Amino acid sequence: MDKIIIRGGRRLSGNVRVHGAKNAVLPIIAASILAEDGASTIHEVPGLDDVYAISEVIKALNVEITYDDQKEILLVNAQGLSAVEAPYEWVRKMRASFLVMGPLLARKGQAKIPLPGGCAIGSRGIDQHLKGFEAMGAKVEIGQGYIFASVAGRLKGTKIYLDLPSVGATENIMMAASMAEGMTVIENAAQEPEIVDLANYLNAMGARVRGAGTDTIRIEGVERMHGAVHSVIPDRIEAGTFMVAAAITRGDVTIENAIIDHLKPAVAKLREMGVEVEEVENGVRVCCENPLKTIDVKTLPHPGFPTDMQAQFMAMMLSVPGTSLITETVFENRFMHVDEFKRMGSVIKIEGRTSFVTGGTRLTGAKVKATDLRAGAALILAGLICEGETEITELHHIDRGYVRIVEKFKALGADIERHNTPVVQLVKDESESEAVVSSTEASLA
Ligand SMILES: CC(=O)N[C@H]1[C@@H](OP(=O)(O)OP(=O)(O)OC[C@H]2O[C@@H](n3ccc(=O)[nH]c3=O)[C@H](O)[C@@H]2O)O[C@H](CO)[C@@H](O)[C@@H]1O
Ligand SMILES: C=C(OP(=O)(O)O)C(=O)O
Repeated sequence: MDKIIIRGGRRLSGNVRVHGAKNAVLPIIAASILAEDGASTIHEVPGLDDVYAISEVIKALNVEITYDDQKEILLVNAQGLSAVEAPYEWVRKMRASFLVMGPLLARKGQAKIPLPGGCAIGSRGIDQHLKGFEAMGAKVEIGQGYIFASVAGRLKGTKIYLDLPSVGATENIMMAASMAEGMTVIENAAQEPEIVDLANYLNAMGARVRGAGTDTIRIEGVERMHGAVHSVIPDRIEAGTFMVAAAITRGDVTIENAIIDHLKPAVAKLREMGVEVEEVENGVRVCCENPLKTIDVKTLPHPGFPTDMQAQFMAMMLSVPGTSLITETVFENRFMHVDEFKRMGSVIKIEGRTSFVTGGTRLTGAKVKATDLRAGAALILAGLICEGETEITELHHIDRGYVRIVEKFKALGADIERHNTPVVQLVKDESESEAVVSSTEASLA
């Protein structure tokens, strides 16, 4: 079993550089299949498990894709796009694979995608995506675990009001509309920086998208799109995670490549606690020397406080004496880290969608598991201030969204290491009994 071991008590200092954003690169890779002419060159592509997963989905559509993990450059040539079915084994691993539906419908007039289903943090509906495609003239059928969408001729531009500003629905509809006939207007659109990054990429590919970053996006459809060169924006959630790491250890860390404008809600809340945050030439510096104050946080769609920073801020609250509150409004089940924090001795009470976090209590290292991606990051943060040793398992969640996280924390002075166990291989002998071939444990970091 892979695990991260942390011995708490070190103050972090130094510089760390954040990678390209997971939530920007996934729709950008999906959008690449819109290009009938030329190839795309995408820079600042993080070597994440999610990037590998969506690349496998694209490959199954007969798109050429190559990744240079040293240079972090991805080349996508979608001229040969021929298949329209996304493979179950990859969509099952990563919900964002559903983002190929919009581009497939626009370019091939049909798409067959396994239902992405719910996941640990909530039910995660796709009704707004489907509502958008139907409004544009697509016929959508659901059966045998698949969604099949098709349109005779081109999709038609129209006005679509989203019931909620869904990030994925805004992206999927934007991509579909880029090659639809006429003008599409998305109202109550999501406004996240990743939406703006996708719009910039689509425009570089020949699309005409205006208004991304506001709640109304206008897309005038074009007949053909081509490959483009693009650099993915820095990951604001990874940046926010390291900002909390600096604050929770009362350290002094410069997060290079972070864009402070993308981090406004997290910066505001850290400052409200008494943490010093300043914009520096190449990023953001966070230092913390004074006693901190409790805060209340409510997650909301951008520009509100991001749900993807909620667990990390709960870890932060554990370090501040008094009671802080977190209300989670975006996902209905995103407090699974609370039970893990409790193993460390924390005092947290959940009432409906609100957690009451009593900070300043003694925290001790424990065996805990990452229940989702950001919960995993939050456990590392809490481990940094626990007495003794914390052991975190279920690391596949963390690997979806953080590149070399252990090495980055180590470089800042954390006492942290990762132990990887080679996959235990089960083979069947002639009598059909299963035998364990390998289970040796190796230490990597
Ligand atoms: C790959 C990616 O970019 N993931 C991010 C994206 O996820 P994702 O795009 O899945 O998030 P959405 O904004 O779509 O979902 C937000 C809420 O809306 C609901 N909903 C959404 C669509 C729909 O058709 N119907 C519906 O009811 C969801 O169940 C959820 O409760 O935005 C989330 C909210 O900031 C982030 O936590 C994720 O990290
Ligand atoms: C919830 C997240 O991602 P995804 O939508 O890919 O599950 C996340 O990045 O925290």
